[in-house]
Amino acid sequence: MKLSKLCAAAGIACDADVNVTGFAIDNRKVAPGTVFGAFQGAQVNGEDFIAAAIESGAVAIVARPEAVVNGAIHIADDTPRRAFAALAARYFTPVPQHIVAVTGTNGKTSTVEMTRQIWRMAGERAASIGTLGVTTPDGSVSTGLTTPDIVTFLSNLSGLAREGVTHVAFEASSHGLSQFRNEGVSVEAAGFTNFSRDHLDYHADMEDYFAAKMRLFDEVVADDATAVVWMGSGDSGWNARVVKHAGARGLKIMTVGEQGETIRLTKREPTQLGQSLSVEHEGKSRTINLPLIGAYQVSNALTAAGLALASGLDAGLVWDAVARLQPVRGRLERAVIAPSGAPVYVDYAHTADALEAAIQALEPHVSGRLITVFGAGGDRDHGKRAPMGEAAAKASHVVIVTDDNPRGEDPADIRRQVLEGAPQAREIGDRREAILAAIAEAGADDIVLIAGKGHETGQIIGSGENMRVLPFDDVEVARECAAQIARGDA
Ligand SMILES: CC(=O)N[C@H]1[C@@H](OP(=O)(O)OP(=O)(O)OC[C@H]2O[C@@H](n3ccc(=O)[nH]c3=O)[C@H](O)[C@@H]2O)O[C@H](CO)[C@@H](O)[C@@H]1O[C@H](C)C(=O)N[C@@H](C)C(=O)N[C@H](CCC(=O)O)C(=O)O
Ligand SMILES: Nc1ncnc2c1ncn2[C@@H]1O[C@H](COP(=O)(O)OP(=O)(O)OP(=O)(O)O)[C@@H](O)[C@H]1O
Ligand SMILES: N[C@H](CCC[C@H](N)C(=O)O)C(=O)O
Ligand SMILES: [Mg+2]
Repeated sequence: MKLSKLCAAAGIACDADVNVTGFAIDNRKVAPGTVFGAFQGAQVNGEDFIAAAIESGAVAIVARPEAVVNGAIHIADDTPRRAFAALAARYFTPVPQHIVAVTGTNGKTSTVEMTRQIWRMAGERAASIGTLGVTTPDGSVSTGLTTPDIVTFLSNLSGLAREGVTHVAFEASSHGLSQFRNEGVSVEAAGFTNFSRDHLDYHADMEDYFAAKMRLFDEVVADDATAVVWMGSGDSGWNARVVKHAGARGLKIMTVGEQGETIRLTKREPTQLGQSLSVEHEGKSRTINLPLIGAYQVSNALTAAGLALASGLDAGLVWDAVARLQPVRGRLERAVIAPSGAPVYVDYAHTADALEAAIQALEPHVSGRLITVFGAGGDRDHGKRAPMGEAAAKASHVVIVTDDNPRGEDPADIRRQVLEGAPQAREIGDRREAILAAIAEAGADDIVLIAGKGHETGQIIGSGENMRVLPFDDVEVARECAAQIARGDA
């Protein structure tokens, strides 16, 4: 494809013309005919690899005006990530007709996965892109990140369209939004789940973190898109601010929740298998039996319903599908029943807010004690560690602080910071031993919650060249520990 055509379509000036065979943001992936995006990153400056990219055959370089480019076309832009995305989006076409996005601190993966399930049950060929990878009607492939890089994202979308996928829901992380990793496609609806502390290692403060998320509504979605905003009973003012952003952009607004105007949740009662919901939508009142436990899963399921409705799906099909939603991997997943009879749940809670939500979900089902095992990730926001300890200690009877992906940090340091918020907690660094101790201790009326890793299948130790990923799956380990206790081997 001709560069001049891509530039014209993207409204970008190019002063020469060549044939383009692909796009790359890593010089090691450049082949002859590639357009290379040279960006300043958190670790290194991509501009340092421009010469190497040209050596490998790059025909054009998208970079800041001050970058040095000799031997290829310099497409100069003050925000090169944005310009690169605009060009690449013209190359990777066509993409699926219906694309929706979800942002928020917690609940993105659950919501995109539930949106995918609703579309699928309504007979559409649907996929999701996020922390669980790319999930299609035929299976799932990991991308390693919640929001893949722009080239992977766009090429995945066009690949999905080639496979006949018409509906895609993707997770827009704040890192992804601030690095322009999801741009250039027409997003017809965007969901917002909630907002609380996370990632303050990357964002300067909560306002900066929120501003990154607001790019989704301010810039990324289509002009006639719908904003689907969760409005719960106890929400902080952030969700109302999202409605303001959407209003200022002139988007259609769909509010969902106890305080929602479009989809109003009027009752939620736990049942044996899940929860019975009373929901008002378009003047009709419906009772829906959601086969999942926990208030947080209701928020995500109803936000997903809103996104499916915004994509044009018939309301009857949407509500029927909500009543058939399947659990999302690693989100309040019941891993095993301990020999004592205590159920053991695995959940991906890795913020204070999420721990609170996961514990609240289990509370109505505990007649004895709630035993919580968790840790905090290394080389990530330090300031969330003590609040996570506090959240766990506040509502659990027994807390065991353990390791969760220490990465480049000393795991004992991380545990110490978590323990500042939970001084009464027990400390067992080895995650398997911690899980074994929790399950061994649980009596028939107790529940064990293993939080932080959810669907993850490895423990990340070390960083840079010393990084290793040791196989570790909370669900599997919980089952093995239960078996070990049953054998009398613990
Ligand atoms: C902090 C962060 O977001 N980093 C991501 C980001 O890196 P960066 O743009 O800062 O890149 P960099 O490593 O400094 O390099 C700068 C540029 O030079 C290029 N380069 C680099 C080396 C080289 O030899 N040649 C070369 O061309 C790089 O491709 C890059 O374009 O872009 C890279 C390419 O896409 C990602 O691999 C990298 O993810 C790192 C590994 C990471 O751990 N990211 C996490 C924190 C993350 O993104 N998480 C979010 C949120 C999770 C959630 O809450 O759900 C996610 O969306 O997954
Ligand atoms: N709507 C919600 N409100 C509060 N907590 C939630 C909500 N949804 C999920 N959680 C908590 O957050 C955890 C992670 O959920 P999920 O994976 O859906 O979020 P995410 O936003 O994709 O996370 P990440 O930022 O890691 O990609 C869950 O296991 C649960 O503990
Ligand atoms: N067990 C994980 C959860 C990480 C969630 C991820 N989305 C992030 O914060 O980047 C950790 O802290 O390592
Ligand atoms: Mg996620």
